[in-house]
Amino acid sequence: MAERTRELLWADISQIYRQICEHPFVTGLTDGSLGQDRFRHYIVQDGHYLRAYARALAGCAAKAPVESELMMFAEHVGVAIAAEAELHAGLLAELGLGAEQVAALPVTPTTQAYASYLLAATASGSYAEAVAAVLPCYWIYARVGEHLQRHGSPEPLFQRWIDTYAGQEYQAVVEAVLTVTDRLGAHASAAEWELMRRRFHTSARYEWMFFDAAYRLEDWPV
Ligand SMILES: Cc1ncc(CO)c(N)n1
Repeated sequence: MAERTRELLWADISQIYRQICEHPFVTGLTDGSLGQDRFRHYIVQDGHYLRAYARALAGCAAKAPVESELMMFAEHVGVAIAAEAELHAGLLAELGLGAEQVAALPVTPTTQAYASYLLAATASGSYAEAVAAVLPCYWIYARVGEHLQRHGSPEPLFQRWIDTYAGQEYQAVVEAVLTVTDRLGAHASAAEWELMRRRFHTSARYEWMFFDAAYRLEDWPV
């Protein structure tokens, strides 16, 4: 049963994953057609997102029933804050934005919605629900990273972004979370399993919307 959990969850979002791979933001990373303004929008919003994501992971850590998983999620909080912030600082400097300019750019609607959703799901749900809510962030990026690595990018900045998620280190992090997910799925009641699926599917939708928002240079309409 254990292996089935990840397969069943992925089956629910395989269409969304395909739509992410076909999105002009994502195809633009490898065919070089993605404008720097769109990538800049994405990186700035992702900085905001990652700060909320780290807090959501801290929620998973707090709910973990065993110390190994408490440690794992706590480490990922550090990874999300430190490693990603470093990547972002580097990328943003190259995109011509300083820390102050970045801080002045507000959270846009999709980022706000996705971040709020993750924080609510991880604060109010069970451990299994919380893990299911954060799983698409890990897993979709690992799959998208692998997918894009096969194509490669003519733009060094985009290639650096791809390398982060396609890299062995990130792939191993995702595998560890999938192992936890398989165990949680195998022990979940029918009701909890339905909640896991719903959380997972909703976050996957937000992942597509996040790329789409950057592509549209989304802003508040009023
Ligand atoms: C929106 C989003 N989802 C997932 C990841 C992967 O950590 C990220 N950096 N940003």
